[in-house]
Amino acid sequence: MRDEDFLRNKVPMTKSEVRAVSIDKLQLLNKKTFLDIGAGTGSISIQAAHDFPDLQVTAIERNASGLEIIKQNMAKFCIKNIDLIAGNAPEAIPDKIYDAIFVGGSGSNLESILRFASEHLNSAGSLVLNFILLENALKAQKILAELQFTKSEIIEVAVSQWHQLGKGHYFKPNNPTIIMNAIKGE
Ligand SMILES: C[S@@+](CC[C@H](N)C(=O)[O-])C[C@H]1O[C@@H](n2cnc3c(N)ncnc32)[C@H](O)[C@@H]1O
Repeated sequence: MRDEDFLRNKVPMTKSEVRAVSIDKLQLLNKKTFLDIGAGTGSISIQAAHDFPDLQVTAIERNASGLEIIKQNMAKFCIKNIDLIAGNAPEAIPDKIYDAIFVGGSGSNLESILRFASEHLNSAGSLVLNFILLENALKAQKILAELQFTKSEIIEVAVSQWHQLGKGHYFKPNNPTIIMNAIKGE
């Protein structure tokens, strides 16, 4: 799905290249349930729901303008398999087991969200997180080790866009994104 097709209205959005890698690491094939925490514009939820039509997606967002944009994007892309929850994570997240969990935003609740994920992720499920700040990634890595996530992979995705400058061209860099991927078990 193309970034320019999503309505945004200044709500922060996960860009297509980061979305592609994050969704790949969620390993959604044959999964039944997926939770997207801090859904923003809904781009991760909508792409996952679109690419895996049998997947039931739960998207949670606390920001009113984000919620409005997610509703508009769901209507624009004719997406029906998303339950949109308005509220603060983790308190407002429906209490059930999820096959995959994505954390795109956590505010000051990173630790409680990771504890929720640890208790509500299927034992064979994938947890994927995006960070801009190194400090938040380091904090998450420490908490995930305490919560007995046995394997975690951390990568940085740095994408640069082709831009014209005068008569020439250059690659204008986007902010790099840290993608963390953690599982329990083997
Ligand atoms: C970087 S944006 C996520 C972008 C999103 N993945 C997308 O593709 O549009 C982070 C979002 O997390 C939301 N957020 C942060 N902490 C939250 C929390 N504790 N509960 C619910 N939403 C939260 C913010 O309001 C913001 O919209």
